[in-house]
Amino acid sequence: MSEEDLDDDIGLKPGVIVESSKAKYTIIKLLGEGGFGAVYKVHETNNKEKCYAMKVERKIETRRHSKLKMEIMILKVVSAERKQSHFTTIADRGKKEKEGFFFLVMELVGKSLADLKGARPDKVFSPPTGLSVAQQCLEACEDLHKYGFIHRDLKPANYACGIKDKHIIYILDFGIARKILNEKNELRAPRESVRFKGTVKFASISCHKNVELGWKDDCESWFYLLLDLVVASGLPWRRLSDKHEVQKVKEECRTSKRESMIGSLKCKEELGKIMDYIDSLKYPDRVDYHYVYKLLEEGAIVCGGSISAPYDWE
Ligand SMILES: Nc1ncnc2c1ncn2[C@@H]1O[C@H](COP(=O)(O)OP(=O)(O)OP(=O)(O)O)[C@@H](O)[C@H]1O
Repeated sequence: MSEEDLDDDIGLKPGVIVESSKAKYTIIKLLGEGGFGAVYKVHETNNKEKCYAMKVERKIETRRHSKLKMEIMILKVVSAERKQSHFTTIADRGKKEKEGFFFLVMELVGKSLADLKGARPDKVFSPPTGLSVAQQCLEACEDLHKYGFIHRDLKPANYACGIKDKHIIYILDFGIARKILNEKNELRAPRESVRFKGTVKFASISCHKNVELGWKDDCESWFYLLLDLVVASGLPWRRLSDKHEVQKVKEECRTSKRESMIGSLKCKEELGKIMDYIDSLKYPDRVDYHYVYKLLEEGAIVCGGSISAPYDWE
């Protein structure tokens, strides 16, 4: 690989070969670009059948936290807790000192939930698909939480279905995750004030208020994700971008605007219980995920389906 194969944004061109200590990978195409790097589809140079996703991050000496390092740390510790893991496996990793970037080679997954939803005629999933997909999204979150991490950026774009088995949902992008347990497995003391992190549309109210986030805040973002997947009119604050205005509407949705958020759904009672439960939690509280899974299952039945039915895209 020469310097010419890179532009300012680590734009690795198709055909470029990136070499680690154990294998060579050929860039096929760009899958997406983020703030600090990009994700490419690659194949093993010697075997076109072996395709992966390669996440690349530019090395910047002044940056305190490498997003890729956090990603690698999490994917290494979060082993398969279930029959089928919701985490991609790491195939390889390396750094290119001269070109100034780090890379992670991982299992390739399919379309993101945001793309799958966008491809539907009415831009939402049927409630049984939405509730079942959301259950898998929360399972992924539960597994991450077990290891003392919180994700802090849960949204449909950060989950994707599998390639071989399109019924499996994977969680992606741990770039701004945080470990909230210390070495002794005790909860870290909350900081006085915290800078806003994540995505305005899916941020928890505590995040808007610059308060320390805990497990329950991932659950609140997950709840907005669930509504985004199934409510045809979308989240009530979908057209707002100002953080303060979004916070105000999120707060009103707990009182006067509750109907506008979940009222259109047949399973509004079950979802209302989930929201009230999440809202009752405080920073140090652990989450009773099984209480939520049970309500999701009941909600799917109320909507005339089943949590175990095939998905809209299957
Ligand atoms: N393992 C994977 N397989 C296939 N596509 C992937 C994989 N990981 C990430 N992607 C895709 O690459 C794109 C960017 O991924 P990701 O969100 O992880 O990167 P990012 O640089 O942190 O982005 P952002 O800063 O916007 O959150 C997304 O479209 C995502 O769906």
